[in-house]
Amino acid sequence: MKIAACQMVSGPDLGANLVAASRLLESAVAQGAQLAALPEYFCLMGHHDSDKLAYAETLGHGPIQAMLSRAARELRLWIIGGTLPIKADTPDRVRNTTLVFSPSGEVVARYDKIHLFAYDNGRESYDEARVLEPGTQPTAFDAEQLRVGLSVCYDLRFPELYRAYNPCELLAVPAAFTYTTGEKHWELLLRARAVENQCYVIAPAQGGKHENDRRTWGHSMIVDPWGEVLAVVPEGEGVACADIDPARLAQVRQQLPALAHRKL
Ligand SMILES: NC(=O)CC(=O)C(=O)O
Repeated sequence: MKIAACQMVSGPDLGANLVAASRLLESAVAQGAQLAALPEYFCLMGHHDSDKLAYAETLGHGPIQAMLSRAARELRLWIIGGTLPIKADTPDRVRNTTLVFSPSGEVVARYDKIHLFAYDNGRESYDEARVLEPGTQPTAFDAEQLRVGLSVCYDLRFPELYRAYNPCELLAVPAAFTYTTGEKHWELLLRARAVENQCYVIAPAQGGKHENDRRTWGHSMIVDPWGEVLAVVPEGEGVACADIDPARLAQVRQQLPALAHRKL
């Protein structure tokens, strides 16, 4: 199966972000992809935390989910829908949610970001807990022959989440890594997750300077189970495509049976 990681530089205009996402999904299909993934917050990189509340949807309703469902159906594509804000049970809180759409446009999986990002170096600061409610459930789904484990951005720093997905063929990490942290840690962590779980990794990211003055690292990539980067988009909008090769997966696991040697 050919897979595609779509990189975006989303802004505060929901309509413009949805148009950009549709364009990238079409481009992925034109390059032969059967599964495409969008970045975290693909639909909105707002000026304020509260923007997430304003655009939050309830499950099964709203323009963001309608666009993803229509694109999946019309393009006959598996879509890992980055993340969108879904209303939480707690008032004034949202979940940062990945919805997965099958080629018939149905939602087949939902994953809510479990680990909430916080960072403060004196110049930049983030605290997702101000508006997000964390998820609690690791979630995987099957796309044809592929078992895919879901995660979002900061989750990448917590290897125990990915162990819960073993065995699977693909790990998905839609992200909006900051430029500062991404420059040092993004590729290192993605390749580590691929090597230790002997899986492909698809990591679609935000990458560039956003209207809200945030700068994200980008480098959306696809990594193979030996830790090789198969495709990358360094900065700006674009699509990284690569094939999932079952023979390569089997070869890596047979030559170095580390998964079979796990003791804990
Ligand atoms: N933005 C995030 O959720 C995570 C991030 O930038 C990091 O872990 O670094």
